[in-house]
Amino acid sequence: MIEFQDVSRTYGDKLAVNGLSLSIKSGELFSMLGHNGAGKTTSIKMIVGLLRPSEGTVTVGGYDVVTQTRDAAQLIGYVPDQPYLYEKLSGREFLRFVAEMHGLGPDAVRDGLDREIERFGLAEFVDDLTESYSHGMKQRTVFASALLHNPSVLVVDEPMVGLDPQSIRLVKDLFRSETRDGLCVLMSTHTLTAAEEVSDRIGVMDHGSMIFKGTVKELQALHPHQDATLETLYLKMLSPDQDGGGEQEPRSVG
Ligand SMILES: Nc1ncnc2c1ncn2[C@@H]1O[C@H](COP(=O)(O)OP(=O)(O)OP(=O)(O)O)[C@@H](O)[C@H]1O
Repeated sequence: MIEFQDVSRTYGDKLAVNGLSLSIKSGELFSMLGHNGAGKTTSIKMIVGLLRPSEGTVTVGGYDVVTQTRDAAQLIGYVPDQPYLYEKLSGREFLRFVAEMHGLGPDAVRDGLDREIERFGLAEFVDDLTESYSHGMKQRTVFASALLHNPSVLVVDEPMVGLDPQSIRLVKDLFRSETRDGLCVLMSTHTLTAAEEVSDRIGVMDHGSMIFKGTVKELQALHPHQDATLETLYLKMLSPDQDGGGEQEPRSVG
């Protein structure tokens, strides 16, 4: 459903994403990992049409996100890392606005709002102005807005930040149930335990390049201690001297 074909993106002289090729299928959850500045958000913004690739193409459901933007956008739900809400609207007004922007008719708007308010437990505060929301309340409202139009693809930048444990569980359960029903999910995250728990595959970005893509098991198989956690393997791959071992580890597959 999501396809990067040899995609690069520069900011001036800075190469932020370097020759990324990646294909994520329907029903698959792919987690993009990497240190600060590795190129994750830049990659995500190219899927949702906020940035254009400098080279290569990105398609969603077969639609080129640059030349067939509207068709691609109809398939995508996007949760950015900084949840943005219109402060002088209530959560309900914001959700209705987003649903109408997607072209949903009155019945679909009502059904979508009811479904997502219930799913994300928004009822208690959805009629308050969003300026009064905590970060987690904003994040849950933005999640709800991203799913109103039943997207085929969900793109999520740092989904777990600022959420309480109950909301983290909710998001993980949502990922599991919706991917079972065919949703394609790409998330960027620093929460390695959650990534290990829910991902079908992971990709590790380093200075704009994807230096590993595959399953956690495939990553473990590259390592002498095959029961190592994703966190241990990740730190060894990106900071090999951090644990004092200094041994050379395999750095890439796929
Ligand atoms: N608007 C911009 N102008 C110039 N350089 C940028 C811009 N946005 C990002 N960069 C640079 O591009 C590189 C990749 O940044 P990006 O935001 O994609 O990283 P990231 O992996 O999402 O990082 P983080 O984990 O901190 O969110 C970094 O070197 C960053 O400084």
